[in-house]
Amino acid sequence: MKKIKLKVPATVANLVCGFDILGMAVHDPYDEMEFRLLETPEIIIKHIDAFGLPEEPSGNVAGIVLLKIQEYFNLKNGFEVIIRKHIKPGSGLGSSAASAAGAAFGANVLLGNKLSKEEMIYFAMFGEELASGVRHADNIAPCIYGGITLVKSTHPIDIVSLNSPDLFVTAVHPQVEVKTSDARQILKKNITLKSAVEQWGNIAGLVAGIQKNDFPLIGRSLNDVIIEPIRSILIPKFDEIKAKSLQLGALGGGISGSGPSIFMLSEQKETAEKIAEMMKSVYTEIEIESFVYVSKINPSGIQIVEEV
Ligand SMILES: Nc1ncnc2c1ncn2[C@@H]1O[C@H](COP(=O)(O)OP(=O)(O)O)[C@@H](O)[C@H]1O
Ligand SMILES: N[C@@H](CCOP(=O)(O)O)C(=O)O
Repeated sequence: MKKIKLKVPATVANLVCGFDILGMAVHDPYDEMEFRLLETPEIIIKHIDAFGLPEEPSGNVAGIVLLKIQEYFNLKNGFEVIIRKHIKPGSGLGSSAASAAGAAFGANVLLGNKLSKEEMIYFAMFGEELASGVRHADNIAPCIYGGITLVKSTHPIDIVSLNSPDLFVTAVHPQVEVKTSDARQILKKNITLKSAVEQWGNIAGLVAGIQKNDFPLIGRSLNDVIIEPIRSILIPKFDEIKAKSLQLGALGGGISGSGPSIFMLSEQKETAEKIAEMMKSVYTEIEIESFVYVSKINPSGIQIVEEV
């Protein structure tokens, strides 16, 4: 096989309380990536989108992942990758992770499935390091495994696939810039034992709620006493959107990844759609353009849509 096309989903990292360890894939938005195995050792990256991302392989998260794979296997082949990006970079919806995970996944298929999922995570983390300075796996894991994942450890790589509850996800991306690297810089390096204990309760409650399909427990556990109070200051109308979403019937939610996107989980489609309308109108009122997505948890992650 010489050519494949992939559909690579957006991801919501952290799931509010699980900083750097929890993440979930959604159906919408998603990127499209087309891969071709080349007889020559070059890496060619082409973007068919309007984001102006670097096409130099060492400056593009997909390129860096392919360079690492090429080096590891001492390949005489190269890759051409055409990326049609719909997940806006810097959105907090795992735009960099989609390119990184998609690159590891696509190269693996073209090379005859030499890599395990853990090895794909290993290579994809180089892409996240390029984008944010840190090899975090909470976006790339759900992209590759699908559904909701727990990054038990990145060294050694130990990923746990969790249940995928039948829930709707509403996400809003206000057009304000929050770079993951900046949103990490502002975090406190030390936390109190009291807040750590509270956060452990939230994470354990969330994982238990996900595994048991206990929606009220999921709602009670979507609470972050460490990261959200600091990062939410960067997101206009964060408190208002959260409060209004809960009034409209959301189970809970918070910052998606490092922001500025905000996500909410709901049991009913109608609730998710009402929340979407509210989110849009809150930002329209203050003249901030926003993009709103109503989607579901995506249990499959990256999908091959064409193989030639
Ligand atoms: N293929 C790519 N897709 C997305 N971002 C990329 C890509 N290549 C390089 N980047 C860089 O990664 C950064 C975006 O990553 P990040 O801030 O983590 O956004 P997101 O939260 O959407 O993943 C930007 O600086 C962007 O220029
Ligand atoms: N755990 C990371 C997740 C970053 O997600 P992104 O979608 O904003 O890239 C963090 O919170 O920094």
